[in-house]
Amino acid sequence: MADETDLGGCWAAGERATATAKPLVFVAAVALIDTDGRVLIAQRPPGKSMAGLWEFPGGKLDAGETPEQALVRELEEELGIDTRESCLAPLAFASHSYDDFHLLMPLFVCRIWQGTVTPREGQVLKWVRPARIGDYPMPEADVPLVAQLRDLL
Ligand SMILES: Nc1nc2c([nH]c(=O)n2[C@H]2C[C@H](O)[C@@H](COP(=O)(O)OP(=O)(O)OP(=O)(O)O)O2)c(=O)[nH]1
Repeated sequence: MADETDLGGCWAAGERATATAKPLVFVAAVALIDTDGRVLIAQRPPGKSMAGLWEFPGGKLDAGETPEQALVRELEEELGIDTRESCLAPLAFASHSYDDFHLLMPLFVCRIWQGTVTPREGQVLKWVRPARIGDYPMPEADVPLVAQLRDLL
């Protein structure tokens, strides 16, 4: 058995997992990448939880939906673009406990869609270079995802 001091940062940072009463919330998110290699992020509007933070497009899964189906739907509703499940490549996922819920969120990458990205819900959108995403404050769950996205791009 390893000595506690040999186990590294992840051991020191945590406690043994125990079940909690927090609801598990399934959200699907996507990094849209344009032909210049820039990534689309959207600012959460005033009045919503985590208002002002920047996030990847996406949203909660409806009952019976797969993450891919939810994203095809959300991209049409939120951004007015059309894509296909086969154009969504899984990259990573977040499993993150917020105060009042636990978020399980796969992040996909999408480079192919039809139509022009349009903020259909009044949200502020930005195309950002991977090296600059860190300039935009994002929800806690997104921090490790951004690092993995930067490695990919
Ligand atoms: N779309 C998206 N949601 C994210 C990201 N990171 C993150 O923690 N979330 C959280 C914020 C929300 O609590 C939830 C997404 O919910 P939603 O987009 O369907 O609905 P909402 O904003 O009305 O959510 P809420 O106010 O009910 O919390 O996931 C992200 O990068 N993209």
